Amino acid sequence: MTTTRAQQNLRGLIDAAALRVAAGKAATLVEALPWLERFRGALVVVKYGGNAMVDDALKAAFAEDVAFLRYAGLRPVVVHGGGPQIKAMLDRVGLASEFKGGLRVTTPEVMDVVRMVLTGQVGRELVGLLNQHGPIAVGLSGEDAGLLGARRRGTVVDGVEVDLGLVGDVESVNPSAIIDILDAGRVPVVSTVAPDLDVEGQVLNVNADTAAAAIAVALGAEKLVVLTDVEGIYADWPDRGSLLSTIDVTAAKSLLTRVEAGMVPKLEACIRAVEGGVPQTHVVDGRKPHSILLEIFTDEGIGTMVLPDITATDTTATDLTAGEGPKPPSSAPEEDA
Ligand SMILES: Nc1ncnc2c1ncn2[C@@H]1O[C@H](COP(=O)(O)OP(=O)(O)O)[C@@H](O)[C@H]1O
Ligand SMILES: CC(=O)N[C@@H](CCC(=O)OP(=O)(O)O)C(=O)O
Repeated sequence: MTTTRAQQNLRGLIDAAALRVAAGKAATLVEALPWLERFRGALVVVKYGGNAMVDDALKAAFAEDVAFLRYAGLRPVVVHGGGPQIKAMLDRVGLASEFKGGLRVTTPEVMDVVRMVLTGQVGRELVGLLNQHGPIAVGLSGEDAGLLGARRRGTVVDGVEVDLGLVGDVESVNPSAIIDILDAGRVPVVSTVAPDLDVEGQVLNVNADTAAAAIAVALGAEKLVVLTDVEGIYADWPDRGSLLSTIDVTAAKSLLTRVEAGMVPKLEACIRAVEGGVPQTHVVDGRKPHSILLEIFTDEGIGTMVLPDITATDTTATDLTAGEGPKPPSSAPEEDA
């Protein structure tokens, strides 16, 4: 069968388009190369939770990202929340969901549900999704091998101290169980229920953002990535033009007084992690598929990066203005030591 000139032209156009697509794919892979070199072997704590966790396609993309990190030679640790899932179960069993100062008021009955949902449902589901990419994930909770120890805390609402029931703050982290799992080449998936250091046999409900920060510090992580349901941290919420690209700890502390409920524990977590020696912390949009890969392996990064304060000798420019920008030099590729 002979081909007409029109058919030949069409064939040529299709071939050229296929070449352009292939070149684009290659460019994406090459762009990742310095970041693969920079983060080879790096321990990265990823906090996954909340509303970024309710969509099945997003959950599958999250699992792909974490598996990618593992197969690319990083050492990812997943710390998960599950606020919406806890609420759904409380509704099913007819218990009320009450929050004060961004934290769940936790009666003994609510604590039973929190423990069951986080370790028995959400953690299991994430482990299952990750294990679709090979036998890589192992779930554990703050109760396992003394991973977490917590003490009860209240909160202050309108200047008044409020009791939250069985809610705790992480006081101690024994990361040996996580390190064992990492050393076996696997991915730990941590549920943030923690034994009460003051009452034997009692467990406490710990906010997953703050637990992730404590774990990142104890592990000496190179990065903490907190996924959420907005693009990042806004200087002037809800003004969409005020998205921060980077912010230092001092500015983050002053912003704490101006952000509202859900963002408070995330900002606090970033501050706690940076002050504890984690060099980079990020709040990124978990509604964007593959946001973790975009943050770690692309030159632009995404979301908001919270960094240590600049010292007199630093050359790092910290952009406290709104808007997307390139990653600062502190996160640029470096030679292996
Ligand atoms: N300054 C701010 N920047 C970004 N988000 C903010 C800010 N202040 C308050 N928020 C709110 O915090 C929410 C994120 O917290 P939350 O809903 O608890 O997250 P998640 O469900 O991901 O754990 C955002 O959806 C937004 O409504
Ligand atoms: C004390 C407290 O509020 N604990 C949280 C723990 C789960 C969590 O932090 O989940 P997200 O990350 O999805 O918000 C809760 O009970 O909802």
